[in-house]
Amino acid sequence: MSRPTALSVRGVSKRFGLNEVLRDVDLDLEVGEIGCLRAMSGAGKTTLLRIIAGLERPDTGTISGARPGDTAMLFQEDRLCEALTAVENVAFVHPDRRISRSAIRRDLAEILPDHGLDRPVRQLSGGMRRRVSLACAMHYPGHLLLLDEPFTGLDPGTKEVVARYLRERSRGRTVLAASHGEQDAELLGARTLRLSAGDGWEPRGPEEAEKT
Ligand SMILES: Nc1ncnc2c1ncn2[C@@H]1O[C@H](COP(=O)(O)OP(=O)(O)OP(=O)(O)O)[C@@H](O)[C@H]1O
Repeated sequence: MSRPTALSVRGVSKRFGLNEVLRDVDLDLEVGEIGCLRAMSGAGKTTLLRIIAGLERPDTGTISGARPGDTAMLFQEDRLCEALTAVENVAFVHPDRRISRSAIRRDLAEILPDHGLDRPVRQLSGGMRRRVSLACAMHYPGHLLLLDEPFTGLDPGTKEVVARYLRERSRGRTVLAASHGEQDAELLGARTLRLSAGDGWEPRGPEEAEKT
């Protein structure tokens, strides 16, 4: 028996001036499912995520299942408090104000080296900052997680570690991730959702995505 639908996108279109970015996009994710949006650069992945998050208005179409206050988002650019450490950044967004710093350290230590935990994040490398941003998104409350390019700046080995962290931390939540990488859907255990020009998003299995 299939699980209930968590997110439903129907007939979403969006243009910026003459640039038609999304045309009649349909997409469904079940509760607890991970979907991976695959498309060329500029095809509208970020625009679609922003529309789902309520940050951009579609020209046509409807979204159900993305409620304000119940949706966490990893933005394409890192949005961190630069003077705070990695641990402090996560504590800042964590819903449990009493969470101990040591609990956050243990969590972050799964994806960051020790020397990255207690320095202001402005001193960290791009890939380390990305991991801090991802941890913040994973700890932000919300049944729906929207992740725009979660693996930016990560080497293949680190990507695997981060994908495992992401799968474990998102358990039970519904995730929609936009990604460029060939293997990313597989790493995430995700269903591939692929844009074919003009037709909207087509759900496809990971094995089909391999061939593209
Ligand atoms: N606010 C905006 N005003 C005008 N054009 C925009 C705006 N936001 C996005 N676009 C255009 O919409 C198109 C899709 O952009 P979008 O960032 O959604 O693509 P993407 O698939 O996420 O790309 P990438 O993989 O490179 O991040 C691009 O041509 C972009 O220039």
